[in-house]
Amino acid sequence: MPVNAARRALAQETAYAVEVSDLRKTYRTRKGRFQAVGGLDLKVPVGGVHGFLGPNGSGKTTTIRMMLGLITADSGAIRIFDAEIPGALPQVIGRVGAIVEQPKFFPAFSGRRNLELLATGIGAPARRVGEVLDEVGLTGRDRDRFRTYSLGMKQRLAIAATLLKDPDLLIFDEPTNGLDPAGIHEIRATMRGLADRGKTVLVSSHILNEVQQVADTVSIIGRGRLLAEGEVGEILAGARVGGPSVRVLVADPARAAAVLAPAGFTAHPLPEGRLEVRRADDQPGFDPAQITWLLAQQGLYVAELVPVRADLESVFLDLTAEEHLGASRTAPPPPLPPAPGPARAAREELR
Ligand SMILES: Nc1ncnc2c1ncn2[C@@H]1O[C@H](COP(=O)(O)OP(=O)(O)OP(=O)(O)O)[C@@H](O)[C@H]1O
Repeated sequence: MPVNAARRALAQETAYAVEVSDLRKTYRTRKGRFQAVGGLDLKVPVGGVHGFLGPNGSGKTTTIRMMLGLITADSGAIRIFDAEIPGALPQVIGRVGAIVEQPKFFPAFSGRRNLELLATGIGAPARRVGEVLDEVGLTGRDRDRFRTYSLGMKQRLAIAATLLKDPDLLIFDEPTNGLDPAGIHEIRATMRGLADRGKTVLVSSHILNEVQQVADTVSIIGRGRLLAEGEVGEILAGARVGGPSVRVLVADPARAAAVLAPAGFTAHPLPEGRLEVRRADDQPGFDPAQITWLLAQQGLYVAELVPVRADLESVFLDLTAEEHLGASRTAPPPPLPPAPGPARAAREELR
């Protein structure tokens, strides 16, 4: 069997493109030791888009760097298409394309010219340049200078570069960072297209909107450990729904929680001083007006009250609330309440 056919057959037999178990990494800094990844387990199925979610600093980039052999793990195991990393990385690296940092392109050269140079450098066939430009939807703008591209187009060119060697697994670390909603949409569509053509896309993100709409499966991590994993639908179905709830913003969340408790409400802390408020298990009825009334009676005025839908954002906030609370002690004052409608994408970027 030709090598490529054998590799593809192996991919079909392998249930997971990436398997990580009990992975650990501690950085040594001047201030001491810092555990960035603390016993992480991760399974990325072959085919489809897998969202690798976690707040800033939860260890996503560190994990990806270990997967790519850029840094070494302290302990644990990583397998990519059944090959042990880093030992067997040379056997599979040809099947992996990754964007971990913004690749450098020549600003004065066209997108096509940049890719031609790269293809020559890595020994990819010249015909791949046209194919990958097509795959990321840049045909038509490929002869324009790189510096005239929008950020979304620049990022799509970066994705095109990873596709030159026709990898089976694409690893994108926060690919929509810094992009506007239109750019985010372009990257999302590009990732979906790749998965629909049989690739496995592993995308790290702290932007829920990006992932909920495009991912087939997700892993949610916090402080370098797995908190939840599964199909997006499964995760939502298993969410701690517990009846209707609202997200409330008040100046003193701790006092608000104390005011609401005797009236039969439970208040769960969220980032940036918000509370998720619902009826306690044994209490009937749910009237958000009662919440505003109870709080106002005590001089606590509600700046924001938003009904909570069971979406990935709420699961994520719930699972990672502790980390955000820790972070929020030194964080700047909360931003203005989110605007409705199209601005939703922006507010889903968790700070
Ligand atoms: N080289 C390093 N030396 C010391 N600490 C580091 C190093 N790289 C990362 N860290 C720390 O390890 C933790 C995890 O960082 P990492 O970049 O893996 O997280 P992340 O989930 O990718 O976050 P982000 O979304 O902000 O990139 C952070 O607290 C970070 O400051």
